[in-house]
Amino acid sequence: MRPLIAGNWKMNGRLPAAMKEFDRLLREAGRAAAKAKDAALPEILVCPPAVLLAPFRDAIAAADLGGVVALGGQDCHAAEAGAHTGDIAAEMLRDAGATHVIVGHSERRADHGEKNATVAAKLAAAHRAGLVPILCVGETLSQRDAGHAPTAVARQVRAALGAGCTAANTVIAYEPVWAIGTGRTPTPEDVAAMHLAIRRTVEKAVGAPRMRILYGGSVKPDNAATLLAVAGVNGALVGGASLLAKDFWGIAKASPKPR
Ligand SMILES: O=C[C@H](O)COP(=O)(O)O
Repeated sequence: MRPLIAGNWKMNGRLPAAMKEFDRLLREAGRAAAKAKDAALPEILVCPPAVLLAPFRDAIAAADLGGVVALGGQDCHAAEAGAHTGDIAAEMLRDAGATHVIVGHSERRADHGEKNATVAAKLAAAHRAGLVPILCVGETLSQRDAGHAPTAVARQVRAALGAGCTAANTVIAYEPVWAIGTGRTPTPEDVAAMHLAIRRTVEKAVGAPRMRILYGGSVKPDNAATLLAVAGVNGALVGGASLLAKDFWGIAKASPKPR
């Protein structure tokens, strides 16, 4: 399976600096693609703030990279249109060049009170629009300390996945909340155990044991090789380190060859 290395820029990136950094990433990707066969590279996805999707799409087209770098949204509304001030429909993300969208990120759950039912509706909206949702799940520190991490995460997975979710149209990102932006990461053994628990839950829920499961939370160039080599880890969802092309590409280069 080809690893997926996804960058979540969160609320970062102002013009023109964002354009410059994205162009740097395209140059790195272009150089690598020229050397390697496509299948030897990980899939690269950048999820910038929604207002940057269209300019980034145009930059990709101008670079003529043939799909080496794809774009995703960071969130979508469950409805296709309507009176939802400030929200963005999955279809609009698609119009702007996205192929993926993150749903259920812990920052959305915490800052916007998103519950599992809302996340499930957003995931379904992504499919309706033809986007691949990246469903984020992860336990809090108190859940981990209480030994409830696997059950907490399994509940989030079960609540969001539904009929029609397949390994081809859905991705999961396991992001322990306490590891996001903190510089702390779980041990490789803990990551392997959580990914296995998630995979079993996915298999029971929708019968898709080969669904990609990414790891997210303080992934950096210097720990990427270790985290990405863990059994059951099919890529990474990267926050802070995705903002600099040099670091993000360093992570992409650390991903194991497709197996
Ligand atoms: O979506 C990305 C995650 O929240 C990870 O963020 P981080 O790499 O800054 O810890």
